[in-house]
Amino acid sequence: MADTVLYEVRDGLATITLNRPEAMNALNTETKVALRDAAESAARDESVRAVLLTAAGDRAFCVGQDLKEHIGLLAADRETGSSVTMSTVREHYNPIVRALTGMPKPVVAGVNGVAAGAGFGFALAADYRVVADTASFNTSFAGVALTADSGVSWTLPRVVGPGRAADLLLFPRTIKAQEAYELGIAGRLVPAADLAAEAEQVARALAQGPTLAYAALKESLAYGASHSLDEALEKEDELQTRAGASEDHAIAVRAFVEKGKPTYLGR
Ligand SMILES: CC(C)(COP(=O)(O)OP(=O)(O)OC[C@H]1O[C@@H](n2cnc3c(N)ncnc32)[C@H](O)[C@@H]1OP(=O)(O)O)[C@@H](O)C(=O)NCCC(=O)NCCSC(=O)/C=C1/CC=CC=CO1
Repeated sequence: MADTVLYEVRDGLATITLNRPEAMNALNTETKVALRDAAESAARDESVRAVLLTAAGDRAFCVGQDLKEHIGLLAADRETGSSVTMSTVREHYNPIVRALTGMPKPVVAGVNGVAAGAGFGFALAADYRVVADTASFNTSFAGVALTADSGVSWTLPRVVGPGRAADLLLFPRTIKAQEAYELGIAGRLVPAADLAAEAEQVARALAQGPTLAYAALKESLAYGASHSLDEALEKEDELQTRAGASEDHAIAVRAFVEKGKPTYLGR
């Protein structure tokens, strides 16, 4: 795996670190391929019970597409009549977002700095965001005459509501961490110096939690977002039956009754 993305699995937690701090962790082709591979590995690996997506450096989480690379690819498009924009959405952005949102385990984003464009999209694709108080967010897409990608048309309205999503997309501006917290983008706001430790602590706690229950929660939230109440109730029934049959549920109930602390097995 290229070192523009670091990948480590330890004690059930996969940590994916965007590692181009000198380029604000912008997404050139090498980084997108490595991030896609890392996210898909974490999704496939049954020993992984939670994922932390974060980035190196204190300035940027990820500023989205590397526009300095993109300008050359656009010029080549004009020569060949092809579309790098279409191909990178299909080959990179969509698979990355599908892996993050679809994996049956929680994904935490540790947002250490500015998250813009697809970088904001990846943070929103996580299930929970721990955000440094110095971080910020910018949809950026309309600023470079593009529409939303990396799932932002789906995730952003669900997090902040459709009216605010339209505002942030039509009039891209950099919103600071405190506003992001008030909008519900940041689940937890922490001093910048503590970001790495706090994000890891949150992700590790989830990695030691009832994985099947988390997977069912994730599935039911996604399902409920686009189905009727009646359909959602049917889905809850199916998923609760599955969670109720898990070893972890029995462990949790026993621990409650015995006033102990559950040690979950993730099954
Ligand atoms: C709001 C910003 C993210 C941060 O602002 P600020 O902290 O003031 O930092 P700057 O001084 O603007 O930038 C510092 C240096 O980083 C370079 N840089 C910033 N963003 C990018 C980028 N996306 N690609 C390449 N380089 C970038 C910047 O040029 C500075 O470098 P120098 O020191 O050499 O001058 C602000 O930086 C900003 O608005 N950035 C642009 C964000 C953006 O538009 N991102 C792309 C959105 S589109 C996308 O993500 C997805 C796709 C998908 C498919 C196809 C095609 C495109 O996009």
